[in-house]
Amino acid sequence: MNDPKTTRSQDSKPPRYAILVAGGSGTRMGASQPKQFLNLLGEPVLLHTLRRFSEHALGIQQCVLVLPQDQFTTWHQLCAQHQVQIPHTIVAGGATRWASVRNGLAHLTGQPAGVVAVHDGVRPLTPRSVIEATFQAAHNHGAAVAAVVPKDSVRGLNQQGSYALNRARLRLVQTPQCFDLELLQRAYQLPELTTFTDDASVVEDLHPIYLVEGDYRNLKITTPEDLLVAEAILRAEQPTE
Ligand SMILES: Nc1ccn([C@@H]2O[C@H](COP(=O)(O)OP(=O)(O)OP(=O)(O)O)[C@@H](O)[C@H]2O)c(=O)n1
Ligand SMILES: C[C@](O)(CO)[C@H](O)COP(=O)(O)O
Repeated sequence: MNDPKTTRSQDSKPPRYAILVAGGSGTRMGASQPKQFLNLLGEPVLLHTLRRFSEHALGIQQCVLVLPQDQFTTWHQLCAQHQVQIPHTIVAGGATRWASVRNGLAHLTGQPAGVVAVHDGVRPLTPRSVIEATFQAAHNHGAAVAAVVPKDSVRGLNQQGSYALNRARLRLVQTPQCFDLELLQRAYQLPELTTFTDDASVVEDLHPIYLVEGDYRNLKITTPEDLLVAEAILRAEQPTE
């Protein structure tokens, strides 16, 4: 029989929180404004992302949006222009993604125990099923991240040149990355390391990371061609008349 102390009920849904990090400057995109504000089929990238997380069925109680301090006005203007009614709180980002997540997390201090999703503001196409599955897995296992199997062959680099890696043993990590709130708060009290690339790398010394099936459409807008692909995916999702 399951030990009730270590196995959580699959039925009960704890409070859910989301931190959407959009505090970066988008260097690799090379645009005149940060990529989270670029137009994607008529709306800013970040608004698409916010909409996905505001879907009623997900039941997210509080959504924290992390933005560069000098872009608050831009976001307010975009919200007015697009008549955004979705409740959210804006928090200033930091010099690195880690610092931006930490700032977002500070805003959740004192909230009731629950599960928090950290998601890149520049992943505007995440299917609801992936968000839901990652929240559920974090509820059951404490820490869960979305990931996909690499489609290309992968090689590692060494002093002699390069060598083949077994891609069956590799995963490409996406967001959302969901955690027990108290666990993520504890992890973000530790010092920042240069090896951190995501939240799973911040948490993994404290707790094992459970992998959830991600989605190839869940792309991160990083370089200009990503916008073209995102536009094509969004068009395909729209109902035909
Ligand atoms: N100081 C930072 C850096 C990144 N991010 C966010 O983390 C996500 C993933 O980062 P990335 O794609 O690298 O965004 P940028 O840092 O903006 O891009 P680049 O590395 O090309 O400058 C993005 O939503 C970005 O806005 C953040 O909140 N704060
Ligand atoms: C968090 C992330 O999107 C997972 O794939 C990724 O690590 C962000 O990396 P970046 O260097 O900030 O693009």
